Amino acid sequence: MDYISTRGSAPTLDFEGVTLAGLASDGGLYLPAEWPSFSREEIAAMAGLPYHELAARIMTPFVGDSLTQDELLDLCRQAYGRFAHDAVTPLAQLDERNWLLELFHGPTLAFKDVALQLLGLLFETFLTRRKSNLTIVGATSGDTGSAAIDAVAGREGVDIFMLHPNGRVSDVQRRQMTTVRAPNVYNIAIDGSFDDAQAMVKRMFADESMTSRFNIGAVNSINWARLMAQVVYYFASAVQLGAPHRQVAFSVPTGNFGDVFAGYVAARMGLPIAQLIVATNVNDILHRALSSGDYSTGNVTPTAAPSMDIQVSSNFERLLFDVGGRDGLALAEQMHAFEATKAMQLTNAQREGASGLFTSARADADDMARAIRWAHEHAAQTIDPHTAIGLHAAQQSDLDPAIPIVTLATAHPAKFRDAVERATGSRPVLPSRIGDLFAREEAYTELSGDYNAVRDFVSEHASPAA
Ligand SMILES: Cc1ncc(COP(=O)(O)O)c(C=O)c1O
Ligand SMILES: N[C@@H](CCOP(=O)(O)O)C(=O)O
Repeated sequence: MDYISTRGSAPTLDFEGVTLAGLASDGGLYLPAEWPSFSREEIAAMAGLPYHELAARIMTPFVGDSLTQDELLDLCRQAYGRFAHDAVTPLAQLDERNWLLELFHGPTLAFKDVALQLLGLLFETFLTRRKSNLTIVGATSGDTGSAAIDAVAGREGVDIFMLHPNGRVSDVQRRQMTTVRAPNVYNIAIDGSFDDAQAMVKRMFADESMTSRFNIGAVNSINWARLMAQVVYYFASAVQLGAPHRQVAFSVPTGNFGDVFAGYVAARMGLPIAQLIVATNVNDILHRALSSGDYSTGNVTPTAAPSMDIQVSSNFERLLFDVGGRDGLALAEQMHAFEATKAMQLTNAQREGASGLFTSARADADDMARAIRWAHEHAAQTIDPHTAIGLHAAQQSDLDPAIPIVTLATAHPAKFRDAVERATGSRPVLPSRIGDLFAREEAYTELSGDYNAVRDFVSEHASPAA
């Protein structure tokens, strides 16, 4: 499988190449040159497969020659062996039409584990093969950071520098990152928002003074391998609910547009998805873009769903590329203008291309609290604030009621205990696999929001390219 950049001028790479490259050298994001697809018969035959076998089957066309079938299956078995539920991503029914897809049974209690447990193993496999090393630079609003650190802590050949916005993640999220003691893990709290952290990461990929000395890599969803692994649970849940003989809709709490883009990929691969509902909090740039074409940023408002306090949504670029006719050079121009002005209007082709599958909704603090209470009182389920935003959007849907709606439950409620307690009166308990999180000592470096400070810190501590 060949991968091309959304901005049209980076070299074409294979799967191993895109996994290690992260961001494309022209500033774009990599995508498969064409979408593989499964027939109805092939999708029907996925029913009942163990998760790791399903994962390997779905990922095979994307991986191409970079891994043998046996290698891929073995990595999937290892990655999903650490989940606390046999089904890995089980479904729970809320009412006649609403379902939750529980994506929080991994080691760090959020959906990020599904992809990052695999990505850690992919890095190790490819770096060993190349006798090379990687300096991972990542940005997190709380969940990617802990999942990525868990996946690479102590691994040979990898250093990880994880930037989080100081004071804007939950206490559980912060501790899951800052209490991991491994010589290759560096936590950095920066003054600013997740968007500021993400911008610094992208800038480092374009900074020759860094790329000439270090092999910079990505664990954020700018890395194609992240999204590829997330496609699997769309198939797993839809097949359980009757696909390919029945259509299914998904409501996806959205920030960086990675998770919902994985749903779009599943649809492109032949999964009968009736609708993808993009659910945002009050940082609603994606809701505005999809409903009116206005993709312009404002200030980031801190909310009780902090992982979605994002305005510049990296993977939206992948959608604009695919639905807008895959014209990389035109998109590069549009994105450069956006980077300069922080505002852009979607083209007619982009709006029309998105409108067939996507719809969107926005939830404010009251909507979110109401959805947490509803799930607690009417379905005996405790859900986290991000999931609640997805559920709120699902409950607003005007789709045919015969079509089931699956809300992606993206985090365990105990990660956001204060918000859940405020809404329900009961405090969720951390699962025992989290261990003595609050007894462990924290360590992190505080830096200003200045790129040069972060660059200097990374170049002082990272291992030179091997
Ligand atoms: C718990 C949780 N829900 C939802 C999201 C949004 O996912 P995405 O960024 O892939 O849109 C995130 C992080 O981004 C998250 O951590
Ligand atoms: N919510 C995320 C933000 C980063 O998103 P990513 O999916 O691109 O890694 C987080 O928790 O860090």
